Amino acid sequence: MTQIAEVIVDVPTMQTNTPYSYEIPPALVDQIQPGMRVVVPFGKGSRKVQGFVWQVDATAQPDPDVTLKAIDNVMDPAPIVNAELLQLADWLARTTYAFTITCLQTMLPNALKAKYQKWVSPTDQLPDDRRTSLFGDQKELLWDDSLPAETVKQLLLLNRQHLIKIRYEVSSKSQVKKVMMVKPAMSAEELHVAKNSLRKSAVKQIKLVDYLMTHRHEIRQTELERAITISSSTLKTGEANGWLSRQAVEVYRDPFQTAVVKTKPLQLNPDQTKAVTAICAATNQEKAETFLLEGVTGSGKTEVYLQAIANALSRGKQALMLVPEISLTPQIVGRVRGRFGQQVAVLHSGLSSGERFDEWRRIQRGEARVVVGARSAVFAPLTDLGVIVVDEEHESSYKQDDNPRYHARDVALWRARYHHCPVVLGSATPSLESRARAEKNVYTRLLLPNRVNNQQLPQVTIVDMTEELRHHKESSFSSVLLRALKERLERGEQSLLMLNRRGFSSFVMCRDCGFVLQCPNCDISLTLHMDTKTMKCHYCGHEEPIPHVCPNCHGRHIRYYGTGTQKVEQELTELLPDARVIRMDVDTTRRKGAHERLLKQFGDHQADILLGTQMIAKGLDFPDVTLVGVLNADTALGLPDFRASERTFQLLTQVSGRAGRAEKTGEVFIQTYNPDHYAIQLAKTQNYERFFGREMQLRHRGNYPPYYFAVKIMASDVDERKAAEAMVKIVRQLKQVLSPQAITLGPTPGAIARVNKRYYYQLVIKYKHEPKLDSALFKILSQAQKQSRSGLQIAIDRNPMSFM
Ligand SMILES: Nc1ncnc2c1ncn2[C@@H]1O[C@H](COP(=O)(O)OP(=O)(O)OP(=O)(O)O)[C@@H](O)[C@H]1O
Ligand SMILES: [Zn+2]
Ligand SMILES: [Zn+2]
Repeated sequence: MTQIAEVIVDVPTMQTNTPYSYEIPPALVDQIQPGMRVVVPFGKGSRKVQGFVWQVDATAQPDPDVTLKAIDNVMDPAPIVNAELLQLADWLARTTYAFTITCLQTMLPNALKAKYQKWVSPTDQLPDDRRTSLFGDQKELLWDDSLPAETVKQLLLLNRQHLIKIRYEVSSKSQVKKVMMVKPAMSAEELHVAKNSLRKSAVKQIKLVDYLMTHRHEIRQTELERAITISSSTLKTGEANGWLSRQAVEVYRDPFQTAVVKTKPLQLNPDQTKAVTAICAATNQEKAETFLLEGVTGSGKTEVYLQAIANALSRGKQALMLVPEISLTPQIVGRVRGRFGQQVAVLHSGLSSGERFDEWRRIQRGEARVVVGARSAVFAPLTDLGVIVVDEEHESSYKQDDNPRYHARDVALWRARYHHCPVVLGSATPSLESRARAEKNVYTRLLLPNRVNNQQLPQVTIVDMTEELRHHKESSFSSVLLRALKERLERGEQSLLMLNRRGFSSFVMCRDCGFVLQCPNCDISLTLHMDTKTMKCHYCGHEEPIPHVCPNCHGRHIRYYGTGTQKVEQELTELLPDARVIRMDVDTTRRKGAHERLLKQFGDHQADILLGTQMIAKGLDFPDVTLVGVLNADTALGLPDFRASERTFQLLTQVSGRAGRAEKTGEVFIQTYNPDHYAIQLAKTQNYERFFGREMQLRHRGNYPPYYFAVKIMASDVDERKAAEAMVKIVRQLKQVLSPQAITLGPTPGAIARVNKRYYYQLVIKYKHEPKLDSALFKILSQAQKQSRSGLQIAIDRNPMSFM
């Protein structure tokens, strides 16, 4: 009887997307479990690759005609992917058109990703002079990126002539942080004897023995060295003499830089109580129910999450809370840690790879029972989930825009079904998809219609900037907004100013009349392409020159739209020289911890105005902010995408919600060139339900999601013609399997036609029910794989966030 392991190998191609069988060698029998990483020989020349054990068959009857290769080595003492996550990887691969190996690697912290080293050694046939010139007196040479091109060329040639050998070594980058601990190894009496035998001049050694006689507990080596100013060589002498023992002890890196204030559960208002009760009931009955928690800004959604989590913990279960790009919301993390303390682990991109790895291990070992994190935290290895929260569920950052192109919300729903626990999708402005599902009772809708303590929503004023420009010289600030800012300065209250940078410079607009160039065939605006100096439609391919005169008012103030935060800051210091301004954008927040620092400064009243990009729109809860100004509401509206209005409405509602959250009432000014646009008008009243109704009508008329499903196919190549041809071929192939009800848009050039010297072409298919589509797409992927050597790449995005 032989034991056989099915292994997913780290060779991302369609052909290797199913497990390969390997024999488990006698030494490893009964040791290998699914979810462990192994090193296996693969392909010609049996190079060594890493793989994940998918399944183990302990009583296999192998085919005597087939000789199986054997597993080389095991990389993990225990599985690093549990049974649930193996299943999840399989599901992800099938639904996102990704390789299973890519899905498995996506779930793990970077530190656990495989690293390969290539080692080269001479054969006996290699002439001596070549051996010396290449290898010197070394037996092996590491073949990595640092080798000069000339050497690589030589090595390739020698390899073809079989004059050198190549060995692959698989190693893992995982780095457990260890510190050296020191403790006395002799009794005080023994040390006393030892001291007497030392020479008087051995001052350092005497110091050390004295210390060890009086301090009998374990201490960090570095601390001890500092305390009595001795060096590590003295400690080594001490160890050699048997005075002390040293031991490397594993420690966790601490990703939290700031201390938190402990908080207690708040007394819930009736709406919150209703929501918490419903969620807790689902947790307690182990029911995979999905709740849509629709609550206006400042309605206390976070408190609902916290109490639902507390209930899960009290039942001995665990909780997962997703927040969009966590570095944007240090305040929320602080609130979760304030409630649950040490039990909380945080996973987000702002952590170093070592910190992430440590947080991940704390979760895997069951030491952290609450996980807060951004998108990829949805894969946290929690084993007994009682509730999953997706805060700001409409956020597009939950969708990964690289393989595997998964949506964290979908993964959360999958895991909830696996664990039989509820999911809470929370937002003041739910995605149309989620709200539509609540309409059909697929999700349970929970409402928080009022702000906490019935505080009023802020008063929103729409400022027509075309009107403003007629009376004043060009400025980023309307006179009403400037007046409001001055008032806040006089009263010692704070203001937020948001500059919308989405779609920066990607379209042109007339500064006189607000006209944005539209496609004659589609209900969508044209995109500026600087490489070809033309305006293009991404849906039908229409193209025309960049206008120099406005086609609408014949004015000459056509602009590439967009102003930078830096420029606005400068303007602000000229207009309001006394105002203290904090600027928050990609430039000022690049350094680690900069976000937290700037927000803390603002919270401590070290500034009057916080000026920033979209990153200030979400999650902030500052009681003294009574004014919010949006400098340019239109940039997102100009984008040629079916979600443009939805995004604009969401952003304006979110940012407006930052004003007047405590006792003082808030005021909001939205500057726009499209004052009559429904997304802006409805953001004024913060009427999500009316927006939902209106937008659903438009989506229905245009056959857009959520009425239709969509899939986007992208082809890219350094040769533009090849990318285009591949796309045409794909369209032909798909037309054979698609029903007449499916709608295809394209092929058209990608939104950015050339990225990294590659040309992009794309195709969008809108459909309702196409049973043959999936298998056709997998076939296309697998064909493309065979051509990938030529440079052609195909990517498939199911339910894309945009059609651009
Ligand atoms: N039941 C309550 N009693 C008193 N204060 C509360 C209660 N619930 C929440 N709060 C407070 O009200 C404020 C707003 O709540 P919270 O930030 O949770 O709202 P939110 O709905 O998550 O807001 P947003 O969507 O705007 O980020 C917070 O300062 C919170 O501490
Ligand atoms: Zn068009
Ligand atoms: Zn005009």
